[in-house]
Amino acid sequence: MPRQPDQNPEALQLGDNHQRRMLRLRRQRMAVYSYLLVWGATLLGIRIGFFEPDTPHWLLFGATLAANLVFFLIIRHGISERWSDPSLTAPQMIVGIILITALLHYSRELRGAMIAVYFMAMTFGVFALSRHRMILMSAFVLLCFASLEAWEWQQAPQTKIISISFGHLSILLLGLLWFVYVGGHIRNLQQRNQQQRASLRAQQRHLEAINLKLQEAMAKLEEVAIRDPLTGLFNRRHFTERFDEEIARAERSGSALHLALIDLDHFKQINDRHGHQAGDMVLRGFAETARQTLRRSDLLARYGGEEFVVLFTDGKAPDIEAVLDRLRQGLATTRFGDTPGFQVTLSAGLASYRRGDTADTLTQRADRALYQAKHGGRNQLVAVD
Ligand SMILES: Nc1nc2c(ncn2[C@@H]2O[C@H](COP(=O)(O)OP(=O)(O)OP(=O)(O)O)[C@@H](O)[C@H]2O)c(=O)[nH]1
Repeated sequence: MPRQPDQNPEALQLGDNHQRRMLRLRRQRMAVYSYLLVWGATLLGIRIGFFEPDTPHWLLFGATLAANLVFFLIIRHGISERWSDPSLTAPQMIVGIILITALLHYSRELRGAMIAVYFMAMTFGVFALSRHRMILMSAFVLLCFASLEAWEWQQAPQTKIISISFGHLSILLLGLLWFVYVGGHIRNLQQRNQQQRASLRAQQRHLEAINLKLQEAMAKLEEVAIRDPLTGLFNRRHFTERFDEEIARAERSGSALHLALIDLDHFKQINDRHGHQAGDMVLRGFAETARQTLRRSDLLARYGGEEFVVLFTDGKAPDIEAVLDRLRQGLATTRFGDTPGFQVTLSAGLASYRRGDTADTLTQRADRALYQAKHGGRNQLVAVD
């Protein structure tokens, strides 16, 4: 069964938005885990003497994690949805870069290696920031690092070696350039992938809509194929199929089955006197009266011309005779238009299923009963066994 269109565009949109927000929160969690990792490494670094013993790690990481908690709440409550950067990637990276710069100040011989931690922060921008923003972020990293170096030169020039400072800055610059270049490629690939997925989703929705229309058209077609266009009753072909099934069922289970053939009396005269359209109106009127009189389980069909057929799949013959008589009276008292004396009657022949009957033999008996009704003066029902 194809999916029903419970996926209206608004629901899909809401689902997409929810998924995107979840992704943002996941990225944010990744950032927090990264900070915890760096915090652990810093503590180890302090213990083994790679960092100054007075490194204010509680203050630095505490402040960073507090800032992340604020970011988390902003994303969680959808406040950032209205902003151009709902993931808050740039502010989060800025906080990370400031933390790393502060940590670098307390690093000793490890400074060269610690520069790599900047790239950890830059990784978060690869999937979320445009190349232009990545360049700006790289410039911010360079500015932070250069400012730190300059400040340290000013504070304690005796501890600094110009070639090392210059070397660190150059390595950082090269690494950032590489990041901007490769990151741009990765982002392009990611964007292409997203576009392809969006286009596939749109195609899928389109196909689902077409499929639904096709199913509706098929259902209509099936309905048209089994209905008589004038009266809306089942047509002869459909009746014949169902009749064969019901004969087989009666043969199997011995259940009751009665067949009535109904013919409108002097219908030719109606056409001749009142016109073909009036004739059509009478056929429709009969169908309506029959629908109202019979049960839904009774199989009513237009057999051809002004001849109709009803297959009763349960009930006793006397009850069915009573129903048919009600139908006869109902039609006789129906007014068709304003023409005085425009009355329509019917004759009907009823036959009951006997063991060994086929569709043909049962029809022949009902037909003989109808013949008797016509010759008995019309406007009557004749029932045979
Ligand atoms: N208006 C209309 N007439 C139809 C339709 N189908 C058949 N007829 C007409 O129904 C008439 C049937 O006439 P007959 O078979 O002679 O039967 P009758 O006049 O009803 O006479 P009895 O059955 O002997 O009472 C014919 O004139 C057909 O043209 C239809 O869909 N619309």
